[in-house]
Amino acid sequence: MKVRIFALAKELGLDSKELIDLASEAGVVVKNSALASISPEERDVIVAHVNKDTKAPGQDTSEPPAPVREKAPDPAAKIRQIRAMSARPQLRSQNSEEEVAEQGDDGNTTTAVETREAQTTDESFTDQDTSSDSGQDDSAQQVAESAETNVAETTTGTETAKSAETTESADTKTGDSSEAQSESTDPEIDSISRDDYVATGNQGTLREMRPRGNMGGGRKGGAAKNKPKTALPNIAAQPKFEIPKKKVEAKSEGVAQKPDVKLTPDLIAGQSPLASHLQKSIEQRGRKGFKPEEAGLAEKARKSAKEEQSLKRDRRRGSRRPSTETEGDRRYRPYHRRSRKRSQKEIIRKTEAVIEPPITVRTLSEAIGHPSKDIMRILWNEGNMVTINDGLSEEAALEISLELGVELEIKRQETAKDRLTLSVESDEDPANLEHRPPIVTILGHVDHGKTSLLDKIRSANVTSGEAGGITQHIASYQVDHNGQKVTFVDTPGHAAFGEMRARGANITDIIVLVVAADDGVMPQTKECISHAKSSGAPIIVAMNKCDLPDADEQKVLQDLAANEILPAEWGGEIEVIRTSATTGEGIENLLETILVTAELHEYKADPKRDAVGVCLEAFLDEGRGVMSWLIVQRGTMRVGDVILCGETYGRVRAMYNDRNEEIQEAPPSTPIKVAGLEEVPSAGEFFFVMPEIEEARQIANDRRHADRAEVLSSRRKSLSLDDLLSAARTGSVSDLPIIVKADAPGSIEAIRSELEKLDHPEVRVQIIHEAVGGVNESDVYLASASGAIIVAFHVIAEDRAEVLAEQEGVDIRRFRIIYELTDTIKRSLEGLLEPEAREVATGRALVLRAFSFSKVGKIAGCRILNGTIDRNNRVHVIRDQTVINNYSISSLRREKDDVKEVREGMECGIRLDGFNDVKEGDLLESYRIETVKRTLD
Ligand SMILES: Nc1nc2c(ncn2[C@@H]2O[C@H](COP(=O)(O)OP(=O)(O)OP(=O)(O)O)[C@@H](O)[C@H]2O)c(=O)[nH]1
Repeated sequence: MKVRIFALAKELGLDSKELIDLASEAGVVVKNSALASISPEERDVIVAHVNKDTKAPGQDTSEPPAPVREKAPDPAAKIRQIRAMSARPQLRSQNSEEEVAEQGDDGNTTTAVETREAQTTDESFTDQDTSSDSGQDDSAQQVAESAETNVAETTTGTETAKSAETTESADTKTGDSSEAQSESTDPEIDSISRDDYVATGNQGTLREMRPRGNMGGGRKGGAAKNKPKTALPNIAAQPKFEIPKKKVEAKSEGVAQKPDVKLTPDLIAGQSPLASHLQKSIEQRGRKGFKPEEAGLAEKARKSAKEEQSLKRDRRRGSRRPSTETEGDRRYRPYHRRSRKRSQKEIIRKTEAVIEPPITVRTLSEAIGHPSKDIMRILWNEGNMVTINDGLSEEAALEISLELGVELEIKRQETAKDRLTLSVESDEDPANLEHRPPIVTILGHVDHGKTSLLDKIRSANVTSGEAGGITQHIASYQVDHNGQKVTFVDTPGHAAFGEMRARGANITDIIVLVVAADDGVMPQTKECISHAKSSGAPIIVAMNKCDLPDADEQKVLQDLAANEILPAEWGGEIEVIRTSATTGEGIENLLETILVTAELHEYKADPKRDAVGVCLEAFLDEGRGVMSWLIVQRGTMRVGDVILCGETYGRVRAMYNDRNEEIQEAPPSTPIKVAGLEEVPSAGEFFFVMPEIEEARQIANDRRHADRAEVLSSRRKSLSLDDLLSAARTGSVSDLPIIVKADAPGSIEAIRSELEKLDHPEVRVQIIHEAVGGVNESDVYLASASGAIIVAFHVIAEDRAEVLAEQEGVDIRRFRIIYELTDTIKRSLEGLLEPEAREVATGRALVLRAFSFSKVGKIAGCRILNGTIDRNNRVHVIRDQTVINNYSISSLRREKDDVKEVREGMECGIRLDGFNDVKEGDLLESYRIETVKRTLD
């Protein structure tokens, strides 16, 4: 059986790249990929080479090779490390024999060694701290680190034994080192030189300290590697918005103005006119229940009331100085000016304000303390007519505030996504993490064979049941391959389902990009590559339809490379597996590659926490109510759990797996169908299990209200003057109002995006209502009132709705394939376009003579130069190559007979209706008007 490089590297405790290098040294040609596979013979050659490499020079090569699973210790390296350890004071040499003895039986003396060495190291530090300079401190630290590394490596009994041996030999070799250590306490020895720490082994060089093989247990690297990957939803970062800074213009100080507000004596005294009321109120409240924090206020109010009374008394007495004035105050002359200044301060407007969305003219006015008419005036000057309740965008609110000199801060409420992220990140106990099946999303261009491949993998037949042979829904299945589960997500390849593809890419661990070998990289393949890259998930390419005679593998590889997907066989990192969904070729290899990739990335989740996941699709089922297709990403979902999903919530009433079998619980990575949500959730919404149904209801309602307010504020878009003017100039634009009813939110999403593409300046689609579910009476009433047609995608109309539609003359169109729907709507829109009138030239006649008759006016005697002139044609009169005007023919005669038409070369008499000035030499060009139907293209 073939062996993967990744697996062999793991077995030998090496890095895959390192192993590939060693393989090429051993003369085995291997692809530059951890997923590359080799034959058992090649494996033996590589293993022999690796073992040879790890043996110390001089060691007997005839010895049987060490068992492959064990890390082959490098004796030279051991000696070096022990040598380094021995650089510590003599305590090391005293203990070494005891250590060897201790290491004997239990085979795991690491702790003992570690403890002793740690002690030794500490002592070494202490000694050197007291007796050596700072250079020696560094050396001691090196020794300590080296000792730690060495101890970390001696983990098994075998290794410990070896370590003991090595320690012995190290002791013999470092006999002088021990002496040196014992001498290190001797004041005659100045310092320990760096050379003392350099291994004296055969190689005589320092080992490069880089991670080798599986260093998962290491201190720093290991921790980082073992850190669980948070499979957070890939949410685009919010665009940064900086509050524009208002340019502060240097204003020249104007001439001081006399305030036109009459200042009351209270204000002049710097007191609130309500001070006495305030005092009374506080006293009253104090009687009811005194609050200590109000004591200060009451005291203040009492004081100001006293001051007020004394001021009044002073004024009555005619005193210019109040009795409360102290000696110090008296020296402070401009008493009145000071009070006025203080009172002016009190009427200064806000310079900073905070507001929460949604923002309307009214809420902004209240927040920034400016009348709403000021805000409306600013908007009016920019050509926007708004009312006080109209919504404002955040940018507009910031600009207006800036213009009014207020720095506005928009305080957003914690969004659902924030809450979700928090929930996803919390409760994840690393101790509970367990391996979970990988979630694999199949992406690719339409008809490249995604569903067929999945059918083959599942041994099912979904393709034949698909309307029009195309996938129109995202779907998820779980398969078992050699006892290992894999969850697949199938996505549609049609251009209309871009959002579904993006959704599939965002929830995935691994992406399988299907490219048909006869077609190569197509537009949706490119789009899928972008989704795959932005999701950051590993990509495996399935080059499908390899059984076809016109399959061109090299072209596919070139196309992929041109789109930055460099195949492993071309030195890149992406595995390209040749498959055929028809013959089954490569399916086994594809599954194996998926499993190895999953093993490499170690996908884990905590099954003990509350479930979190994503809604792939949702439907309204006649019998079971709302059915939601969910995929559990973390935790375990159970029947009876309360879930919140976007703007809806509910208790899980029943749960089914991908084979429609009822199940009670769903561990991580399980695709499930859930009954119990109150309303159809939007596709792509995240769900999470909540402790209380009340809480879930509250959050769902909050979200619904927030969304509604947002929609209202965006819909209440102010009408600009330009809009009004252009509407007046061009006349009204013809709208085609439609109501969309569909089976799933994803279908509505796709229909909307397709209809938005039918863009024309004169006609447009106006979706007046859209919802999941069958057509009901209320839809028909709405359609009747608004003149809309109803589009029913994958749904039918209720009986009563059908009867009503007939009575009301409402058109209900049913569709099963999205491109049929868009074609029909496109034709309807084209029907709204005014047909185009075109002139088609029919013939030309030269005026040879002009005859005047008193009763009938002028008649042109002509010869037909080319074509035919018909009695019903109109005629352009051309004189000196200038078109004078066009007229209808009032009579066409040959000789004395009225004729219907005159052909080329004939002579005739033509009288024009309304033109009596025809002259010899004029050209008469006849034409007919044809109306041409216009198209949207
Ligand atoms: N010869 C050959 N035909 C294939 C192979 N795979 C798929 N087909 C055919 O290609 C057509 C499209 O296959 P689907 O599986 O529906 O393609 P898809 O990519 O799932 O299409 P959408 O989901 O609509 O994007 C079907 O007629 C299949 O029978 C293959 O490996 N070889």
